[in-house]
Amino acid sequence: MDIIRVEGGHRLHGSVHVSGAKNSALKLMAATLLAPGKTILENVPNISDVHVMGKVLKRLGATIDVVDEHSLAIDTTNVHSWEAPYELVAKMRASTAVMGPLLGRCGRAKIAMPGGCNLGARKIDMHILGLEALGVTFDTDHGYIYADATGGMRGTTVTLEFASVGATENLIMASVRAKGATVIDNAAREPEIVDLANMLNEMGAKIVGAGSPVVQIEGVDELHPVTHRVIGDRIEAGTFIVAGALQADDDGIEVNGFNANHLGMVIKKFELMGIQIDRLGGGVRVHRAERIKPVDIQTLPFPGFPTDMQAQAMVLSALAEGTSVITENIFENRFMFASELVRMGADIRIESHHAMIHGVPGFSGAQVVSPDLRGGAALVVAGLVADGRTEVSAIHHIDRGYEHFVEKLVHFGAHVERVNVPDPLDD
Ligand SMILES: CC(=O)N[C@H]1[C@@H](OP(=O)(O)OP(=O)(O)OC[C@H]2O[C@@H](n3ccc(=O)[nH]c3=O)[C@H](O)[C@@H]2O)O[C@H](CO)[C@@H](O)[C@@H]1O
Ligand SMILES: C=C(OP(=O)(O)O)C(=O)O
Repeated sequence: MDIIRVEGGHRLHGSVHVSGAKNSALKLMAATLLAPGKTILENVPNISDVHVMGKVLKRLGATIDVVDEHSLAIDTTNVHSWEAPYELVAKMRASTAVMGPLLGRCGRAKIAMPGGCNLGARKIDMHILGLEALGVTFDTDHGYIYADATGGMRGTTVTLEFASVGATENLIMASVRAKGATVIDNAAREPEIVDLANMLNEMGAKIVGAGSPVVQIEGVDELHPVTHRVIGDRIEAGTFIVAGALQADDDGIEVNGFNANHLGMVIKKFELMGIQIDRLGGGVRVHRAERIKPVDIQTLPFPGFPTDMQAQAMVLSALAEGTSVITENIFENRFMFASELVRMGADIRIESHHAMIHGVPGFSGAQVVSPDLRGGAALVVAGLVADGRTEVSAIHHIDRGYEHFVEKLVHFGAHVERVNVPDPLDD
């Protein structure tokens, strides 16, 4: 099995360019189904989730040519299936993003029910309620959801109970092909939703208000393929910012290739913790000259503090001079990483969806298990500043969302390697 081995204590310097955003690229790939023909996506991250979405599209009849490491030519001319099978949905929940586009393109979708995951139950009831309001009928059988829009979709007002990213995206992608006007009220406002709406508008859709709580969509008869560049990954950037805050040398490190406005609340909270973050065109410079200050953080939909940065922020706060409180409001099960950080010497008490973090002077390297994508990356980052060696296993989680993570850290001067070791459970 592969693990990531980190020798802590080496200062970081230099700069790194983040990849395209996972959470944007996956939805843009799904959206190509709406525009028969060849869409070129640029700045696509080379990560395992993108490979899974590629497999989903191929099952549906698309062909994908890898133009270069970060550009895909996706030809959806011959889409002949509307089924996202269990083995792919089980690998990656974001496969459910093909539901809206399939309804728009084929009038039908058969999607394996995603089930729970390490972060919690992760229901899709809001996707279904919203699509039902557009006229889609649903049936479930043998673990599959059957969605039928062959009678046509009609625009209407959908009020989401919670600003769900996935529900907003599926509703936008279905309603671009509905008859008349759809209004999504209490829509999610994440930058990745704006990227999706921008590409759909380039394809000929009529969407206004993406990035605000009210998105209005006027249905159109057809969409055409385009060339589109995926936005930079704000969460990958945030992860490197934490690495810099912990271990950059006196000159600091630069993190480029993303829009710092997409990390507004993260930058604000980190500045309150005593981290110096200077905005540059297309990135930031990070360094720290004082001991980390404690902070209160609660995760919220954008523009609030992203849940996808919660674990990384906990690493910082675990070394603060005082007690921090982090409240997780988005996923019920996203503190699993904390018990691994405790194995490295952190002092964390979890009470329901609150974490009380009493700062300690340092971490000690340990063998830890990556519980999920961001938790795994955060453990590697903690290892950078730990005393001695940290070994992080179950790194397939990290591979889902970080391209060349080890190489980028090595480029910063970190002593990190990916090594293949025998599985201790094998004889
Ligand atoms: C691939 C992708 O883009 N993933 C992101 C997306 O996930 P995702 O789109 O799954 O996140 P949502 O915003 O939909 O989910 C937020 C919360 O709402 C709940 N919920 C959601 C839909 C629904 O129909 N019913 C329901 O109860 C979920 O269980 C969760 O507790 O947004 C999350 C919140 O910013 C990020 O952490 C994920 O990285
Ligand atoms: C939770 C995440 O992704 P997903 O929704 O794909 O599980 C994430 O990117 O941190």
